[in-house]
Amino acid sequence: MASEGKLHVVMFPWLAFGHVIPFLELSKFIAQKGRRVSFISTPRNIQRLPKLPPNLASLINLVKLPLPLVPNLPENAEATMDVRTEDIPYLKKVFDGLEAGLSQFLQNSPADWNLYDFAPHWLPPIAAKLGVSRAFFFIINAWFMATFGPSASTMVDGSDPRTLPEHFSVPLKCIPFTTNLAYRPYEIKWIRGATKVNASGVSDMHRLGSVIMGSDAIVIRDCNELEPLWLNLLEELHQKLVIPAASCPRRHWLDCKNKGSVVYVALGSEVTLTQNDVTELALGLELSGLPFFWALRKPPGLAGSGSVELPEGFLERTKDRGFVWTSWAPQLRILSHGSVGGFLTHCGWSSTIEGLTLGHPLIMLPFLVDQGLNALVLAEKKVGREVQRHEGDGSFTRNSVAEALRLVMAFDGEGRTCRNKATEISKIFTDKNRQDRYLDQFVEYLENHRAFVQKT
Ligand SMILES: C[C@@H]1O[C@H](OP(=O)(O)OP(=O)(O)OC[C@H]2O[C@@H](n3ccc(=O)[nH]c3=O)[C@H](O)[C@@H]2O)[C@H](O)[C@H](O)[C@H]1O
Repeated sequence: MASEGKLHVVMFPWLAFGHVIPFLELSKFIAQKGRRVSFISTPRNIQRLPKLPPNLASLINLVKLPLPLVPNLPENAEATMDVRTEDIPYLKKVFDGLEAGLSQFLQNSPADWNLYDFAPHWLPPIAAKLGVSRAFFFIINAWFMATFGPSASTMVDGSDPRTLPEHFSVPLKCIPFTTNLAYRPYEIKWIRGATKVNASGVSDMHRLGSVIMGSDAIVIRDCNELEPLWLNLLEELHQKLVIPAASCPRRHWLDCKNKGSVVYVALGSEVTLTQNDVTELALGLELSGLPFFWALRKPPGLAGSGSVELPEGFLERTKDRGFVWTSWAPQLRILSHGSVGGFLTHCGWSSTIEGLTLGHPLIMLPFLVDQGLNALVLAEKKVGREVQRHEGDGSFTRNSVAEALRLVMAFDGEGRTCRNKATEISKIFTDKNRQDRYLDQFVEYLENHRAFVQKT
């Protein structure tokens, strides 16, 4: 039911920090515009959020919703920062246990809008029944969302005509413009997993289709200046308004390094590296001869999973030029540091936006879901180079890592090109007037829709 007074928006991200942070950034913008926000996540996630600016704290209500306790999911593994990739489907099942708590909150706290992520397929009808307007906030980009299928209804009922792996290695038939954007053979498992019913009892495709169908609008971290065709395509595919809201993020060991000389290495909050991945990436960094700051997140995993180890003697041999950080890293502060001159990234969309916002050329090493497509699009834009992988099994070597690093971090040749292109694209994300215009239009839409709903 609509709130009295200031517009009230309830924000409900999926548990991964790659999702939590964009929702928080958007929440801060909404609050900066004088509207009220209730930001809902688990106690551990709320506890880990960056401190809110004092002037916004009174407008953003941080709501802790405990996950139901389950036998083999330790209490501290509330967010996907602490669990292994293979446990995430199980975590989604646990996440669904939040339905009652969220429903209760919405009943007790009249809201005008509920913005949610791909996971809560059960939420749209609950919010609709309470007269709350709904928007699906897709924290990635339009080209990836278009991959999921020709329409939300085919995602929900599983009637997507693409049943074979090879169907995903060619562009979707419903794309009306020329593109070669598709999955490479070794990447197909990343998206096909989304089409299958998993431990949570539903497929990610079903979740995504349900939240799209149940929404009044789609909000997306993309903009017309980056890729106009895909944004327009989404509106046609899903017959919904698509509102751009990139919500770009408004800084030690690094101080003693030369300007632009350090490569920051970080692979987001969901990638779980194998021992071979860690070995080849470490020896590639060593072989490159470059200074590096490596945010190597080592999740404890569930039920005593094996942990990965750095190569023998690696830390000793690289101690003068490399730093390995093994807990949650202040990524934005590191990327903002003057000594950082490049970003080896998994192409997670939040990291990508952060790296490009700061004009960093990218060394790209995708692992999951949309990240391979993001690497293809970004390589085409010449903002970086992808680490070469074996076409068959997708494996990479220390030599391919070192080669990509040297080329992109070079101050001339390809490195200069990438840096210049990254600087160009940073202007899209740092153009405050342009991005605020999108966000103002977004908030205006929320208001106008409320007025419309109240009149009908
Ligand atoms: C389904 C997948 O979710 C992924 O989330 P993930 O967390 O891996 O990556 P990011 O989107 O970069 O998000 C990671 C976010 O966490 C922050 N961070 C991360 C590590 C750290 O040590 N410190 C930090 O501050 C970082 O700054 C960024 O904002 C991606 O969306 C991907 O597009 C999608 O395929």
